[in-house]
Amino acid sequence: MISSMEDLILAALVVLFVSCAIRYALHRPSDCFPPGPPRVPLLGSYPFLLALNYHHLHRAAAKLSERYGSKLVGLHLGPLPAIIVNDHETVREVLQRGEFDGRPDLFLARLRDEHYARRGIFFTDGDSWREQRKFFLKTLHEYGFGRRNDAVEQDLQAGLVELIALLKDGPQHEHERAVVDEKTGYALCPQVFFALFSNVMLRMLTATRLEREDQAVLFDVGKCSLAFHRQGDDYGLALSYIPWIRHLLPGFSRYKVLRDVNRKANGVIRSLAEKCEQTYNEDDIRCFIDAYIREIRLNGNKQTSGSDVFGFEYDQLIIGCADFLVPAFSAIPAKLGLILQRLVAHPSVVEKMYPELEQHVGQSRLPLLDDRAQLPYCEAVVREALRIDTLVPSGIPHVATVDTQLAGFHIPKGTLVINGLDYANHQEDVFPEPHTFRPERFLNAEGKLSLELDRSLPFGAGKRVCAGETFARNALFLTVATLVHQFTFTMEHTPDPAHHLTGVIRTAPDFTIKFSPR
Ligand code: HEM
Repeated sequence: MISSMEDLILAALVVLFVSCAIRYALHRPSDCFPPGPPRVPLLGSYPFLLALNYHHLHRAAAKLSERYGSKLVGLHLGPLPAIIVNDHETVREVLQRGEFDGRPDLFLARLRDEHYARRGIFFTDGDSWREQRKFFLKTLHEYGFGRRNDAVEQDLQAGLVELIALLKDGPQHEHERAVVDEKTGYALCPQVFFALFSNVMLRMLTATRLEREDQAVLFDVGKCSLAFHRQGDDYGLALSYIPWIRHLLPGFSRYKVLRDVNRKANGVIRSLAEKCEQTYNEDDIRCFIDAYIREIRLNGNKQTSGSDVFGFEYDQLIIGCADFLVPAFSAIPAKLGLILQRLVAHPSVVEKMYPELEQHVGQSRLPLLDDRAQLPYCEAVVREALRIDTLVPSGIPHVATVDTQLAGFHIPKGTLVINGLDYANHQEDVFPEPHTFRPERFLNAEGKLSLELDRSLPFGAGKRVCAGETFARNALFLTVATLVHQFTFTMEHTPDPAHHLTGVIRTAPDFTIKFSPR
């Protein structure tokens, strides 16, 4: 009798446990939440994404869209509700609507800061984000960032002249020997471009440009920056959602390497800021950092409202500068690597670019940004490369700041919103034959570049659009045009986009390429 009672209680407990587990797994954050996979404790739906495509979570998300027959997939990343938007029009809508301008509080972002605080622009929101973004962009603009500016263009040109000399005449310094093989002339990509764009950014931030012999530090920080970009994943790693995993598994969770590379890069930025401070003169504001120091001295005690309350202060300056230096160190070089691989795989494209350059630029000088209007095919090549190998496949996560509706679904406040930029840039009804590299798709019947035809979203859009879009587009155009004007390219193996790596950004695995002078 007793034993059958015990069996009954046990059976009831098992039923209760199983029904709780099922309810937990199938929980939806709202009555009308987009369909998607179940969740498990702690990790949310991460294991299902990893099982579908361990290395490329945006491709796993595309499979989920197919499986659930829905352009919006609803799931959990760790404990947080999230939606992934896999539709061009809806991504555009999200990017334009202010209620999706929030950023989630990710540990991946916090570990960039010495005190694990949310600082800078990339990963903050609310008043602090608005205030810092406005100050950075307005002030950097005065030093030539984000617009046509002779000094910035001359810096870029000077860097390109140095790069051409390095590739034609060979390395002269130890740090150059690490990226260009003296005997074979093969260059390591994307590392060979580490100094090119960061040096331009450095002048705007610190009023200093480093000469070739002093550029070792740029190659060192470039390595850290690339490691940060490669170590993440589309959605910020499980480490972002269950940060305590770092205490159990510091290596596997990637905490250690991410913390180390950020500390190293921030240390260099801090020493640059200290140098500016030592020679600071309020009657001679030489650069962005001087202007920020002035702001700290004038308004440093005013704090912004929000969860992390800082206003203008030194640590904010460091992370803010990192927000602009890290992409210059490694996002543009990584993109350049992807473009060069496309050019090697499509020699017929280079055969069309060169005559255009020969006709409009000639042999006596290098291409300039002023030539851009006369070089529509070259411009279309860069645009098509930005579309086809979308650098940030899932954008940077947004967050809904209020309860709202999207595409007929109810999205509760606090839901992460992941924009499937790679998905949108390969949507067949917007870009026919989306996986074919075809720059002509952006040219009209007269062979002119048509911006209306370019509906791609490599930089996002709206209020959170990439703060470096104009700088990156100018830098990529000038560099690609100059390299095609000066060199032909060969690689030992035909590059294959299937080998790309997905981290915070897409990169090609390190590769070597030979630049042969024309
Ligand atoms: C080919 C190069 C680049 C691409 C494709 C790219 C793409 C992106 C994307 C997709 C975002 C997220 C937009 C969103 O949240 O919806 C972003 C944000 C951002 N980018 Fe870029 N980026 C590039 C280069 C740069 C450069 C060179 C800089 C600075 C020098 C830069 C600075 C930023 C900043 C500060 C943000 C955060 C904006 C905010 O949250 O308000 N990016 N970028």
